[in-house]
Amino acid sequence: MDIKEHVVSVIDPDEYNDTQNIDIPPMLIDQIIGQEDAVETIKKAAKQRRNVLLIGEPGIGKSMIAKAMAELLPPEDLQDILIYPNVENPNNPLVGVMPAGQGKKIVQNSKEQFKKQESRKNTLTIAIIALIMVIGFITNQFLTAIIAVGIVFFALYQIKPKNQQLAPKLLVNSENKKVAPFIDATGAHAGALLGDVRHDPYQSGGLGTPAHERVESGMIHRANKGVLYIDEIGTMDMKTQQELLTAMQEHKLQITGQSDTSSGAMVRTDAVPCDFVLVASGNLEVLDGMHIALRSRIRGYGYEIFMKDSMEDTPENRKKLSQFVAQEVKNDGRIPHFSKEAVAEIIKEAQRRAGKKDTLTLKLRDLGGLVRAAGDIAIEEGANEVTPDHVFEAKKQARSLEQQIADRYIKQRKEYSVYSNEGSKIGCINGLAVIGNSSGIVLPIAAEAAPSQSKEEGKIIAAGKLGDIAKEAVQNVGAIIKKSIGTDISNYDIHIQFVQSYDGVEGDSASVSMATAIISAIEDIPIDQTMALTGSLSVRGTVLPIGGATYKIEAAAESGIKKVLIPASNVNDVLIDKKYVDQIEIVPVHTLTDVLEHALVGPKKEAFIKSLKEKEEQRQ
Ligand SMILES: Nc1ncnc2c1ncn2[C@@H]1O[C@H](COP(=O)(O)OP(=O)(O)OP(=O)(O)O)[C@@H](O)[C@H]1O
Repeated sequence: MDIKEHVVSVIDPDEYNDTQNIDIPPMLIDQIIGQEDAVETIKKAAKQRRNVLLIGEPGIGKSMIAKAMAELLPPEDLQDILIYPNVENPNNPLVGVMPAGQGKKIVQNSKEQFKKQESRKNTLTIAIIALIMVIGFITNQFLTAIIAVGIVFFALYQIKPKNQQLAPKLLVNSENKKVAPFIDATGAHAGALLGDVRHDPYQSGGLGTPAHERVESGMIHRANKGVLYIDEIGTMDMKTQQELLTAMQEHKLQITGQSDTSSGAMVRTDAVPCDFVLVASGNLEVLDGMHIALRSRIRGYGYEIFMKDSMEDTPENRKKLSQFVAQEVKNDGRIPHFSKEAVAEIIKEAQRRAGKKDTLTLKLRDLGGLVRAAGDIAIEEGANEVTPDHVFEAKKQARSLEQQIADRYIKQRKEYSVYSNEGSKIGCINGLAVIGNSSGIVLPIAAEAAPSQSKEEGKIIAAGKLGDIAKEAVQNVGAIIKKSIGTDISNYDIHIQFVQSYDGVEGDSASVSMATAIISAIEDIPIDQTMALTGSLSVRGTVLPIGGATYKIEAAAESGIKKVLIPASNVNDVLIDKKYVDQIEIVPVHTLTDVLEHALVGPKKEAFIKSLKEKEEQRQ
């Protein structure tokens, strides 16, 4: 197998169309890429009006699925909701529900009716005033007449505004809505979610706003007959979750003022309909903060869906990704279309970002970011089509925070020569690590072995910021060294350091590097510094796969390293940028012996490896 060919993705652009010629399905549900199981469940849930809990990584289409579900709900069920004044108990406004479109008419009619009453009253007022004036004129009692007119005018004026405000308030207007509502209530506080009654500073003397006019609908009411979407539901306070649960169970909830100190708290309406389907979402941790009964309600009367973050790399799925590019171009509306070659580049990037062999990433919001960045560069250049060069440039310019940190880190380390990429050194090795999800760094490891000071047993002293897993790896390495080279490291005090480590080093992907550094220190055999390596070590000395192989290799190449050792089982996961292919040699390794054979140099090496192999054979 020629590894050079293998580690670069080749995708034939002729299998794709430019985005101008890719059809985009009209329904949102058909625009969701790669989440077939979730889509099937959502269709079922929409038909039966079931609640749904979507769990998965950010940016894989959770809110998109919720929106798509709203499109599947029947819009003919939509209702208008009116709030009426309650003459007998003004603090308990009444509720009216009617088919969509009728609410507005009712409000208009009653306003007109009140207007007519008012104009009748005005005519009556003028007639009474005229009559009083005439009587005053006839009886020569002008002053009394003027006073009488004043009293009558004031009395009638007092009644007038009240009449006008007795018209019902249109709380939820569904007129002309073609799709069921989708309400995103992520991060909403109690008032916005459950409805509120405004405070009224003028509560007496007929100057105040009537209670029913001050009632404000909540998102749960506006989501009536549609979808209420809440991301990170676990961050919502328990009391609000409890109320939400009540609303879900009853399909209606009274509206009251949410602030205890406001006059709105005195008002409580009759129950207002809120027959919504709840789509809650988040990552797995969100379950910790979720009200137990709310979760149980969803489980009992709905579906829980664990969404995928990658899909199989098949021709069909690649086609779907090309459709995704077309969708993003259309949704953005400001960037030009992608050529088929540029579409192929985006698919390659989806392979790289998946980090596993034969898979494509489904973290499509981030991938959409690359589409937009490439589009913006094309616009800047005045190009009327996005080409692969724009995509390459976008990858360089639109780098994530972690990538920018890694870039700076690599630069600084080069400047200060924290690691070396030439010659050989005893006990020093270039390990590799990832920061964030998609950035590699060279992680120099140094080991020093000195005869044990204590009589009973030597110690492994780990300096630098070693994470728990890495510490455990250091312990395991001792067992392997004893077995493979026969040296009992308990005769030594071994100091090991992750030189200027960026942050806590987690994961045991440095255990092969640590073992090599320690062996080099004990045996006094130098390590090739033009080489870097990554891999996790089993207790039997086998090199096990690690994550982020692609990014680690690229970081090594960026750092001027010439050769990189990776676990053989990771070979298919590697998809490096073409520019690195001739810069670095990639060597797959199976065992610690393989590693040592490549890593160690100098006159003592031959004899050491020979004895290692002999020991291995004896064991078999
Ligand atoms: N499976 C998908 N199919 C098509 N487009 C997708 C998909 N996943 C994400 N996208 C694109 O990414 C955008 C953001 O996705 P969305 O907001 O639905 O993610 P999310 O999972 O809800 O993320 P978060 O949990 O951070 O809110 C979508 O508007 C869409 O353009």
